[in-house]
Amino acid sequence: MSRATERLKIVLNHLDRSNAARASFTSSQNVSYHHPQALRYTLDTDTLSPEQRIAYEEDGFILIRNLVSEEDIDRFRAEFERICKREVQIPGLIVMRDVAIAKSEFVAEEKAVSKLQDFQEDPELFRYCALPEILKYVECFTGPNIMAMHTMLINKPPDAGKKTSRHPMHQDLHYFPFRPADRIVCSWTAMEKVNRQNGCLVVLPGTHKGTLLEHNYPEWEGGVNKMYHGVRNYDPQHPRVHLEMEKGDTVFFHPLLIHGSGMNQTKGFRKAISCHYASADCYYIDVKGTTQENISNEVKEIAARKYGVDDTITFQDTWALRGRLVQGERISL
Ligand SMILES: CCCCCCCCCC(=O)SCCNC(=O)CCNC(=O)[C@H](O)C(C)(C)COP(=O)(O)OP(=O)(O)OC[C@H]1O[C@@H](n2cnc3c(N)ncnc32)[C@H](O)[C@@H]1OP(=O)(O)O
Ligand SMILES: Nc1ncnc2c1ncn2[C@@H]1O[C@H](COP(=O)(O)OP(=O)(O)OP(=O)(O)O)[C@@H](O)[C@H]1O
Ligand SMILES: O=C(O)CCC(=O)C(=O)O
Ligand SMILES: [Fe+2]
Ligand SMILES: [Mg+2]
Repeated sequence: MSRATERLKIVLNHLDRSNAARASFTSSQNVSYHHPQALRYTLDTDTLSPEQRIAYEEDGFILIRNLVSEEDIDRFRAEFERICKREVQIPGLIVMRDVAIAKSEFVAEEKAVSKLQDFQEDPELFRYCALPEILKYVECFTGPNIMAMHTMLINKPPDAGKKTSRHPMHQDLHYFPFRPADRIVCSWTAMEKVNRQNGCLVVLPGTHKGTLLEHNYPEWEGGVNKMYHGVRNYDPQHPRVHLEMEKGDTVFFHPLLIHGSGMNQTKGFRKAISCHYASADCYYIDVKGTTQENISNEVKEIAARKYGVDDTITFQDTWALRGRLVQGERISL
């Protein structure tokens, strides 16, 4: 066991005892538990076991098996199909096609969809973001006031032969003009078996302890999807973990964790549904002069087209417009 793990165990052990002691003599008061620096990424709720807290502190992600029911996932899938067939129109929804497919001519409409973004106005899909079994975990990272900031259903297509189905290694925080990072978390649920063949998530454990790195388009011969920025430099020797998951398995991960996904080498579309949550008392930051300026400009450009407004809309506005409260009170986001 590493020294850092040892230290976390000691602190957790102490915290369990001191919280139990305080709870026993101040049970009628509103007790606010202390959060020692050693446990900077997780909060003290009853959901995570000490081992699970240590794992997230050290790795920056935690995989919970069999969290979302088959029935719910089948409903999300049915709604996805209705959207692809244009049986429903959802305000604000972005339907994205893979760059290799968007630029070719002979693909049926439903087959071309690689990703839905911003489904917050679709009551059926948005149910995912408010599932109690998901929020119970989210609260361990965000605290009790929770905003669903970004929603996606990813339908990774069979690779068209140009490797454009890959998602380059990145940190999700690159896209977010709000902080603190430690009070943001992504939940990502497999809608079917995901493995190395169909392009599962790949993570670099522990990279959430680093800083936000510079991102831009990778120099891939076959092309890169719009806004799929990658970390410019990361240590290629860093251990990687392929997250193979079954339908309903859910991974929660920190927005600084470096991750991506491989090529889909199967004939099926690999489906996952995800939401980025943030504590409602996170605050917006100005990204001018930072490494996030490049993505900010791209997002503003697309937003100006999408909402039919001029460039007075800020990067922060685009997030305030999409964010929805899912638990507690809406505060500053
Ligand atoms: C705000 C992002 C927040 C993410 C936060 C969490 C971390 C997530 C990490 C990511 O997922 S990053 C990727 C996020 N990607 C996006 O948000 C992109 C969303 N997609 C879109 O906005 C539209 O799909 C897009 C502007 C790319 C295309 O719009 P349309 O569907 O109206 O496309 P249209 O058919 O009119 O084609 C317009 C042009 O876009 C091109 N195009 C279409 N799909 C493309 C694609 N996938 N990649 C690159 N270019 C694409 C298309 O070929 C054409 O090029 P030309 O003008 O040269 O003819
Ligand atoms: N040549 C490359 N250059 C940069 N990034 C890459 C390259 N190949 C894969 N990646 C990225 O690495 C991550 C996945 O790694 P992985 O090695 O699993 O993918 P893969 O090479 O497509 O599949 P596999 O190695 O399982 O056959 C993805 O984020 C992918 O985009
Ligand atoms: O391939 C995937 O499903 C992961 C995509 C991803 O990391 C993202 O959209 O931020
Ligand atoms: Fe991501
Ligand atoms: Mg590889």
